[in-house]
Amino acid sequence: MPKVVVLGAAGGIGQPLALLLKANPLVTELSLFDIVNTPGVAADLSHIATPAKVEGFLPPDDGLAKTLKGADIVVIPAGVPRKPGVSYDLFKINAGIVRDLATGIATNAPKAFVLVISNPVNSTVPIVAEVFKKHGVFDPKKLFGVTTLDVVRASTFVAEIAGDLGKAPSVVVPVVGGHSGVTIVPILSQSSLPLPSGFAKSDLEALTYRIQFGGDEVVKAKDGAGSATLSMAYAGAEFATKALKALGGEKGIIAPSYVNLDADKAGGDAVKKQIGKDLEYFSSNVEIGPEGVVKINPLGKLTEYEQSLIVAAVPELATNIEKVCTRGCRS
Ligand SMILES: NC(=O)C1=CN([C@@H]2O[C@H](COP(=O)(O)OP(=O)(O)OC[C@H]3O[C@@H](n4cnc5c(N)ncnc54)[C@H](O)[C@@H]3O)[C@@H](O)[C@H]2O)C=CC1
Ligand SMILES: O=C([O-])CC(=O)C(=O)O
Repeated sequence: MPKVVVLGAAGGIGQPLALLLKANPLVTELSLFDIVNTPGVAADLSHIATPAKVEGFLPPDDGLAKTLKGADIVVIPAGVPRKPGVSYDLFKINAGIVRDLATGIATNAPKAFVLVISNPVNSTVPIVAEVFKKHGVFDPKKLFGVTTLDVVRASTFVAEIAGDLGKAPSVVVPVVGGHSGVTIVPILSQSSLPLPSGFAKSDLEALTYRIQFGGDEVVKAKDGAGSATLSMAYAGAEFATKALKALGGEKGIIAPSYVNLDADKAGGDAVKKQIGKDLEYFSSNVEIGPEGVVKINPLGKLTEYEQSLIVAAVPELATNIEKVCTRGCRS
């Protein structure tokens, strides 16, 4: 205890994420699965002098089941990333990958916390939920879409603007909504490090855009080699650490994430009221404990500009969710 699993562990995110998890003293077992290269990644990591016992599996001989057996936390960075000029539909490819992996989790580790990184997160999270419902094991308190990278970017950019990157690790900026473009809504008015006085409206809009489309910046700079991997691994490891602490009984852990709003009925209803739409999924500041979601916190006081961002995000999110729930996902 605790056992952490990475599905898609040989990939651009999977490998550095597995490294960060191996370096985390809270992890005692680390189990890696991918369709390629996991034995090599596991052998390499296993020489690092930290407590976690590392194993790597491939699909043959029930590799997925072996990987998942006894898992407390399952992180999923499996699937194709964006590449400029490549026009495949991420949803079409990744939906199938995530569905298969979710089936494995439903059968082998139905009580684990599931942290979904695979894009498009706004849709892959409902996909996992639907698979779990079919298997009769859906617990909305234990399913999380990982939006941590948006929060990490917001903290970094705000600290940069303040001219003090040293503050980046401690800056807290709530980012709500979903994880793609306009569905990402940074609540900069609630930043723990206020923006400089006299920060122009145009600068606020530019900063908001940079947080919403930070992924594009990386895709462009990588010039064909994929999307964010290292910053995502950092963000994924940060979320996993929070989940480990929550499982260990630490109180008051806030893990911003994209969750089913039924995970905390009262909190979810308050969010629905505030956004003016009965959405099933939304990301907010979520408090987690040993059984998963404890409380979905309200969005707090929003400026008129932030309200306009919510208005733009909600229909897009609804479309992303409906794409999965064509026949209605509500149980
Ligand atoms: N939530 C977020 O903030 C972010 C999400 N992402 C998403 O994460 C996903 C992975 O990105 P990268 O690591 O850069 O891609 P990658 O292509 O480098 O790695 C993906 C890995 O998934 C593996 N894989 C494919 N099918 C599999 C299956 N059925 N079972 C197990 N493993 C399988 C591949 O073999 C590969 O090793 C993409 O969908 C990307 O869009 C990327 C950045 C941020
Ligand atoms: O933009 C992408 O494709 C990858 C991603 O989710 C991000 O960097 O936030």
